Amino acid sequence: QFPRQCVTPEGLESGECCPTPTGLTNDPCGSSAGRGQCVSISADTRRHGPQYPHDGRDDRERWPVRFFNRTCQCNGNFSGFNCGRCRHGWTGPNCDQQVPVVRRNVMQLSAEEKRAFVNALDQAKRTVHPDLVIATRRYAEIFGPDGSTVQFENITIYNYFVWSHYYSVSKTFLGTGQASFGGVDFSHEGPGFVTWHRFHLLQLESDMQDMLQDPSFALPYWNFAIGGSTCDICTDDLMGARSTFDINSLSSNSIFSQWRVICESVEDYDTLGTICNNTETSPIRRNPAGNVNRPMVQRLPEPQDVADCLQINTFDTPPYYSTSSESFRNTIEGYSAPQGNYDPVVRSLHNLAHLFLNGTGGQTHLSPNDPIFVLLHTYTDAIFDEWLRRHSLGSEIYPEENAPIGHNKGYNMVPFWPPVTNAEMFVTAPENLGYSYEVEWPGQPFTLTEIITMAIIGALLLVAAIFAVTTCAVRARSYKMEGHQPLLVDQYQRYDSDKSQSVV
Ligand SMILES: O=C(O)c1cc2cc(O)c(O)cc2[nH]1
Ligand SMILES: [Cu+2]
Repeated sequence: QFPRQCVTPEGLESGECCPTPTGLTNDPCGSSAGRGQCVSISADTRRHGPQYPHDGRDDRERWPVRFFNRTCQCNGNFSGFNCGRCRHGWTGPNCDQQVPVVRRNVMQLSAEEKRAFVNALDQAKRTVHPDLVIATRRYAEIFGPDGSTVQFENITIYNYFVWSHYYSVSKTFLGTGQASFGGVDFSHEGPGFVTWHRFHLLQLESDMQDMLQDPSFALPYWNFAIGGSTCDICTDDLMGARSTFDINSLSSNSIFSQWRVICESVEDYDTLGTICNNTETSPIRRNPAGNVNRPMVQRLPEPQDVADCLQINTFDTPPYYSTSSESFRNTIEGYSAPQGNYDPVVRSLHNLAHLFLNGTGGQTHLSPNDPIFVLLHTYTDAIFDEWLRRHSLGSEIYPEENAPIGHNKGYNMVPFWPPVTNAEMFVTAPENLGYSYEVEWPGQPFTLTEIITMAIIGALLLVAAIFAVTTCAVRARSYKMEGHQPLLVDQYQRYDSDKSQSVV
């Protein structure tokens, strides 16, 4: 959530987080080098929806100004908390060289690419985040019992990905002895669902690019809309097969059977007013299609569900919530039927894929602990990007107010740093965000390559047919001109003579 350099008692008291890029001295945001400047943060002041009635009680309100009110704003292709890195899709000392970041179908990676991806995730699970640290207490207790030991700690790159999701969905603490308030969610059940998860993935991808020193590293995706009850990516070369000893566990041949989850003690956090930290506890649990009490979630979404949701014309509809009808966002999120009509018992698309996993990946406070989360969400993001592309709409259609708290267009998404609004992620990825998807969409029966191949073969067959017809015509004409008997008569004569021979 915040850069290590900023979370000193003095830093927090000043409200300013404008560090100097490495290699420069005393140059906040690298401003003398033209990289960026320290500016004040504007937080969304528009009304939010009625779901959250506790204004003033939660550190995530008007994010991130409870903690900091000044940040770096970077110029051109410079980016990052100190303007010391390049925007996604750019590299070089001046960030002026473009690099392709292409997210591909994980099932279509080569054996070597699969191994590299799995190993990269495992490295991210073990590598401490180079820049960011997490708060382990609410702001009221952030300076510690003695008033000068700030309550932040290191976290690994992958665990930060898990923690940021947990922090965005956690309940509002209202005081010891009081029940925490669960009617908030800064990343689900609202228009921000697609923009929040888009930035969440972008941050993991950037962090992994830096870790691997490979600016073209791209997260793959899982096409979960394949119907049936088989998890095709649950194999030991990808996300881990099922254990032969325990239906809820991963095979010991998978590296992911060694992973331990964070943020499991959610009841403790909610009753004590504490926050999840980097402490790892139990293994990942997963039992695809195994929820016998809920037959609805024993099957994956169908390809047609994706085709249907892409046809919905409206991005989101009042009340911009999990009850919205005819809303593309509520449909891809999975609270509506794939055709857009709201039905409280339905779980479709993204939600259905989560619930199908039946374990760690199906509980919002824990779900990113299962690495399938990454692949499930890249596909969800690909559908969002395809929707934006097909409907050619800009961020003017994103609701500016009355969305649930955290989901208005100008709200800085919780708990990201540097601040980034929902609007900034509501743009087509290839043109604006430095990455793209390679996907074949259902309902589009042939790919461009297939269409071209078929056209070439068709043209060749036509040429061959014309050639054959002309040759025959020319031959027939030359036979006639040379005074031969017609061929048909010849054949009959031969037939008659054969018959007479066989009879004899
Ligand atoms: O019950 C649901 O629809 C449901 C569960 C779940 C878990 C998760 O991590 C999500 O991101 C969404 C979600 N929806
Ligand atoms: Cu999800």
